Amino acid sequence: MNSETELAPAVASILEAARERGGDDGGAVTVDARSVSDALAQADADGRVPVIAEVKPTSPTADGTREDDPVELAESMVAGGATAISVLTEPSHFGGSPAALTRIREAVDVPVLRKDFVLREAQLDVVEADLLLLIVRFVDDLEGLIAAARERGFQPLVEVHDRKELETALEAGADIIGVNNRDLARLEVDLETFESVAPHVPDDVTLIAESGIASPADVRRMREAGADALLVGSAIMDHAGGDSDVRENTRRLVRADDGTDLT
Ligand SMILES: O=C(O)c1ccccc1NCC(=O)[C@H](O)[C@H](O)COP(=O)(O)O
Repeated sequence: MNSETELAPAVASILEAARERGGDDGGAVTVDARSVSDALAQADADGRVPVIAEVKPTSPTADGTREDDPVELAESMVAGGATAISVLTEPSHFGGSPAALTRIREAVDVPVLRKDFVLREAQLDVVEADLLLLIVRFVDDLEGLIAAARERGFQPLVEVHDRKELETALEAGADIIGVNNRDLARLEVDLETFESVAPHVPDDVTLIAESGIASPADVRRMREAGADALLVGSAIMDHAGGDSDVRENTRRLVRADDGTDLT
């Protein structure tokens, strides 16, 4: 663990739960991954903003819980133009599950990201996914975990929050990097986080803006700052909206490059 100082209580609780969760004793998984770079190129060719839409039943900052079938949510997101799907598999704070990810991956043909708090190698073997999140702040041996993930076929998405963590990610060999606009100390989101880190990311790295992207104007702002793709959960799930239309919520962001602010 790089730092346990200044963590929001909810994040400390997430970490404690992650430490207690085991891996899978069925041996290492092998993934025949769907290429994220191919999916991004296809979105560009189609004129879609590359949105990674997140199936996120709830979260410590959500205004409620969505009980919808995760497969139906994911299919609606793809119908709305999502380039990839992110699935929270963390059970106790986000209402996710590895089983939901497996069902989603069988149902859609876009790359699927496993969004969880993976701390050690055995936890890689819980479920097959195309992309796998590793959070710099929470991982001790980042280089080792990136290598272990790649050996299994995963494309590791390495999450950073500032320039120091970016350096750590680059030194460890990350080639897909997410800059999280959510501060894990206060759980506040600030899009300036991405804007301050993005100029220091080499051009050959796939760069993803994560969290707090709520409107077409936010999408354009992150794209102008250099985002190759955007990871969006809350604005698409619209937890407070109950049965809000995730297809339309996705489409609104996917079309955001045309300058029409539909909010
Ligand atoms: O979303 C939370 O409340 C949260 C709280 C504590 C740690 C992590 C959290 N979120 C994880 C994520 O990275 C987001 O789900 C993802 O980036 C999408 O963010 P958003 O579009 O703001 O829902």
